[in-house]
Amino acid sequence: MTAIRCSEIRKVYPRGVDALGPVSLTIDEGEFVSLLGPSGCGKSTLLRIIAGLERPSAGEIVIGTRTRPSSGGIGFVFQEPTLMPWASVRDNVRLPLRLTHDMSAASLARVDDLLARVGLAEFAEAYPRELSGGMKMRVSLARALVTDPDILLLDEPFAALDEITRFRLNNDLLALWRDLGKTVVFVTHSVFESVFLSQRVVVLTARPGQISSEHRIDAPEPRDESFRTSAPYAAYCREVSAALARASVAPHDMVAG
Ligand SMILES: Nc1ncnc2c1ncn2[C@@H]1O[C@H](COP(=O)(O)OP(=O)(O)OP(=O)(O)O)[C@@H](O)[C@H]1O
Repeated sequence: MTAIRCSEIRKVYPRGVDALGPVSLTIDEGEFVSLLGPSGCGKSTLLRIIAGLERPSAGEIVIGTRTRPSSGGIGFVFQEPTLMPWASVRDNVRLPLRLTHDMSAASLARVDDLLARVGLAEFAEAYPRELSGGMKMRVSLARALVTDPDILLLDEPFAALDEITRFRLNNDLLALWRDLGKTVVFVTHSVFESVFLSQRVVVLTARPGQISSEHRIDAPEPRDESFRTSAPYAAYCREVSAALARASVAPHDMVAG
């Protein structure tokens, strides 16, 4: 089943910035897809359009299918964890439920289940100032999942973290994806991260971003540290890295003739 279908999506911002497209992309239910591309190519714009936070200037986006539109909702994780400093970890995760007036027992139970899944069960009563950057991002992940969305969108969530913390969060995100069966779209600048996490890496050209190439990462699941140090992983990273280099060449960088 299709989870997300983007058809000929374009975005031109009001002051004339031609940011994206045209992009046509179909993502299956339960798939983990990364969007990779040079800075400013429109990755975040595409993610915000999928989330419904931004309207495309042209083209069409369907969440679910035309005959069976998805009503399962979308969770969004931003680069900054953006937690409420005055609220406990549990209350931060509970916020989307408060906003939707969903105080059902099942939803409230999900708060603690998710805190356990992201390794923060013992920090439920802590405040954001007591948490490391990685822990704050874990809270942000739990909050994005608390409404039990079908689709999880992440916009460079781990970019500000040190490498070891980032590796741990990569592993934990993969475990969440495997256990919860969400469709995930992940924006990153990192070839290594995209290859480690994804079933498919979509490489975008420089702005306005268009799809330059797609790479299926056919590594066995579950992926762990042994995959990260394996020869196939290195080979995929070389392949995607070369594709990103090709995609990043702006037209004026090309030598004529
Ligand atoms: N609200 C906005 N108004 C005007 N221009 C915008 C707006 N948001 C983004 N842009 C421009 O659109 C282009 C694409 O931005 P976007 O943030 O989508 O790219 P990106 O690939 O996610 O960038 P990065 O990798 O650096 O985060 C950029 O040139 C940016 O300056």
